[in-house]
Amino acid sequence: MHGITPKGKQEEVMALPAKGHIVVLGTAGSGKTTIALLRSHHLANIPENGRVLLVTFNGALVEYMRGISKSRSAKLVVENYHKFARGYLNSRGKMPRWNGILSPDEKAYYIEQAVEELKKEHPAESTLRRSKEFFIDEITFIEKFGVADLAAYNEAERIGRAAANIKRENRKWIFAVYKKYIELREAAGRKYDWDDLAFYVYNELQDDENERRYTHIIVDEGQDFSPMMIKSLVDAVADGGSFTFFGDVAQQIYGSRLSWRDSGINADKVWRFDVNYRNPATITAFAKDITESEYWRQDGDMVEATAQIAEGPKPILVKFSNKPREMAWVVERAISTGKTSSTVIVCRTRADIDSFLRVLKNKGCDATEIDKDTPGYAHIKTVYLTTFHAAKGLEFDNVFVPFLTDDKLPDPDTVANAVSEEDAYIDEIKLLYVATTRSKYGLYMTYSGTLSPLFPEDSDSCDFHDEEEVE
Ligand SMILES: Nc1ncnc2c1ncn2[C@@H]1O[C@H](COP(=O)(O)OP(=O)(O)OP(=O)(O)O)[C@@H](O)[C@H]1O
Repeated sequence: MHGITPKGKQEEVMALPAKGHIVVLGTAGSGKTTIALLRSHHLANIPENGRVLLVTFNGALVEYMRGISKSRSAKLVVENYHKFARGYLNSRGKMPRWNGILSPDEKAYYIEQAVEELKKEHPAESTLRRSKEFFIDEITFIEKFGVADLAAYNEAERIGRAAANIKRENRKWIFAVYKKYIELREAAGRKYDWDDLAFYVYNELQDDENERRYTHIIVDEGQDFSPMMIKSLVDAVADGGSFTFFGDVAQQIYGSRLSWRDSGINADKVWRFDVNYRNPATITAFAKDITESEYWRQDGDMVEATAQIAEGPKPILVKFSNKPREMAWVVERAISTGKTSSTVIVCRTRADIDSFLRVLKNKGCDATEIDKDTPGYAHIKTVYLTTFHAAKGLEFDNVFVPFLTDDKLPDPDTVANAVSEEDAYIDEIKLLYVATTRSKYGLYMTYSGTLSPLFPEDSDSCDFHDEEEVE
């Protein structure tokens, strides 16, 4: 973080009084994480200020933030939402010691059981014959939105939902499944799942008369927080304190598609960071082509870059005749750029990461897998491996995105588990956007087989090559 001087709107946000609610939307690489960190340190260093919480979505980004912060402050806590939620519920004696939170598979199991029980009671009801995915998706919506009762559910607008056009008169059945699910899991001694933890945090805060722990709460990557997560954080701020939200709707990759605007944030003005300090103009142009795909869902909150600082080559897409050749090229190139720069290979699945790890090892390269225990990595010259999801918020000099084929992107499991194919495509194309905008210099994409439908194949901002042209 040394040597960064906030500029333009960044400087204006740094200077805002720490009171009330502040919203900053920004394009990729516009300094959201940087300003979130600088402002957190600034607030924590003011002697009369109370504690500051900087909260983000995934553990990898928490470690990254800790890595790039050169200073420490006893008054600043950096953690992800789930750690905050578990810690808070624990402090209130509401977190069981063991197995408090259902895994997604366990949640699916109890929802299926709930549907089966209701079917026995109401065998003629057709709504109960809808798919398991449908119920999981809808119950997750109820949880993330914090829908308290059937009346509120009937009122709740469904945002960005293509397939779940549920008639109002049938919503009572879905709500009944939700209620039954809660009943079954409670009977099994289980209190929460990952999607409704925030709902319980929020409810607990309503009854909590103790002084709030944090005076200032700052959220980075806020686009992936559910409305209930934001609501609970807004409520967790001490009287007279501040809540600041940083986000980029173009990078919303956890499938919630719910807006921060439904989260109880009350800001007079929305700040828009539109200078991209990370990506060269060549990459920004390519990323823009991704957003013009038929699968991209436009959103008025998206901020487009109006200026870039960095320079770099045009991205390339290379077609190979088979996968071993593709992997050999990616590995050789990544090892080569990894000697002088930070280099990452971004994969859709962990299985693909493992395949690359093996090939890299055979070539004598001990690549580092990025997870929540890998701090400050992006500044080290070496080869990293990560998933699309864990790459969010990070940056590297060179980014390789292999396996851009129709059987890998969109991920078939994600498509199979989605309510509709369209929903899955809308989420998966954002992964491509996130991965490509991680690069400070080079972007190398490859495939063998049929190109992914999510790739903007008419893009003028990418050079297309066959394998013999790059060997
Ligand atoms: N004022 C500035 N001067 C110089 N460099 C800056 C400035 N602001 C940000 N940067 C640099 O730009 C890069 C991107 O910043 P940062 O990661 O904070 O962006 P972001 O908006 O959080 O991006 P994303 O949402 O894509 O993860 C970093 O390398 C950061 O150091």
